[in-house]
Amino acid sequence: MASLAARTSSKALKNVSRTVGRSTVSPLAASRSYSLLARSTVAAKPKTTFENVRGVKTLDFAGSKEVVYERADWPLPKLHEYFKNDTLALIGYGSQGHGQGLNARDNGLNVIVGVRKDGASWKEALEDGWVPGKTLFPIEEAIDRGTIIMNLLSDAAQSSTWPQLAPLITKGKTLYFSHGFSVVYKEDTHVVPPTDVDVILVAPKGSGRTVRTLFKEGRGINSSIAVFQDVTGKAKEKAIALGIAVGSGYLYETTFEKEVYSDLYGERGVLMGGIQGMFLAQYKVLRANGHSPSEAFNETVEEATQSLFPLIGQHGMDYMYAACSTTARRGALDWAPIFEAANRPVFEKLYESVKNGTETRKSLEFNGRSTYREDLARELKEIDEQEIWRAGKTVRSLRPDYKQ
Ligand SMILES: NC(=O)C1=CN([C@@H]2O[C@H](COP(=O)(O)OP(=O)(O)OC[C@H]3O[C@@H](n4cnc5c(N)ncnc54)[C@H](OP(=O)(O)O)[C@@H]3O)[C@@H](O)[C@H]2O)C=CC1
Ligand SMILES: CC(=O)[C@](C)(O)C(=O)O
Ligand SMILES: [Mg+2]
Ligand SMILES: [Mg+2]
Repeated sequence: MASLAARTSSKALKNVSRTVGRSTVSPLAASRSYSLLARSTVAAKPKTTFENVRGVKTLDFAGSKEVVYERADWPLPKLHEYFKNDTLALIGYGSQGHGQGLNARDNGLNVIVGVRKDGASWKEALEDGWVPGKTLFPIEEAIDRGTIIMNLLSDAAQSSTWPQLAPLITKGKTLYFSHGFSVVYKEDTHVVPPTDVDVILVAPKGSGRTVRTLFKEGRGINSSIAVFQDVTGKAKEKAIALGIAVGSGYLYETTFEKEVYSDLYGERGVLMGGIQGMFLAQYKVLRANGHSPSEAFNETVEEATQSLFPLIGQHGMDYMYAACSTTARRGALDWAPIFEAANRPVFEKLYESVKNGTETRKSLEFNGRSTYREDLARELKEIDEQEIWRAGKTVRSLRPDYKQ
């Protein structure tokens, strides 16, 4: 942001102060609009403007107005006051339990962890400084002690443990999820929350590992929030406060259904399944045409992750294009619609498979097996052993800053 700001023309600066001056926005939001507007003079982007609607921040996302909530709205003293009578009971200590739990603990909230005694998660929780009998308990005891029950078991375990856990979620407690999965696909999961508790969702849009690392860097992952059931009239406010408490950057509103549809779709698509398929297809064609593994890997993965994709993340797709040669730009402009057309039917099929519950049932069946950890590990090992990723290890080891 600083370097962009430094490049800002005085015309852009005038625009910024005018736009920001129209509404009261946090310094963080202001600096964000500042960088966007700075760019707009270069790329003729639509302006991002901020408005306050009854104290709520509404932003223009490419022509659609959406309400957002930011960390700046919840300074730590306000968060402490809000949760002064609460115990956040994190049930499950996988990737999200780790990230959300440690962030909420660092934010000074009263957090306890509940996991199976002496399982893999129990050991991880011990390593992260949770203390048996004080902040680390078997699942049932943690639910008993908690006021906000954060169900971060695996989606399959949320379903299989529900008959035992449901009676413990008594009136006055709040039930929290990080996925719409269990509640939305209730025909398959059989998770039907008691009718006398608030049921809310905070879904970080990224790995629990980065929920933690971004927070430690003073940054934050974006999360969605939703309310499934509001018995106190405070459910939404609680979801917002919890979203900030677990380390989010900004929060956007969704529903349980929209969250789970988009999440299952995204991870099977571009975020994970799609990118592995695309990388592999490109790599294999290069290899079939006599290119070395080093060349095929560099031209497919290394250049993407180390050079071009971070530019998309920092400043958008047009910026990445503009940072490449005119030769590359011409060809990429021509081929993008061809890839879009080829991929669109696959994405349509994927969305349908998510919506009709096929993906959910597969996941429940597979991850509900007692051997789920070994079974997944075996398939991940098959990926690790693909030539592309073996070549990648050597390429990474040659980075000047490589550390083992
Ligand atoms: N991973 C991520 O980054 C994201 C996850 N989410 C959502 O957050 C929730 C948690 O996901 P994630 O953190 O990945 O966790 P995992 O899916 O990796 O689940 C791990 C936890 O589930 C426990 N568990 C598994 N089976 C059982 C069982 N039969 N009985 C009791 N405990 C069991 C494990 O305990 P043990 O070690 O004892 O087996 C462990 O604590 C899910 O709803 C997920 O969809 C949302 C956004 C991103
Ligand atoms: C990290 C995340 O948001 C995912 C990919 O949806 C998940 O781990 O379920
Ligand atoms: Mg996700
Ligand atoms: Mg997911």
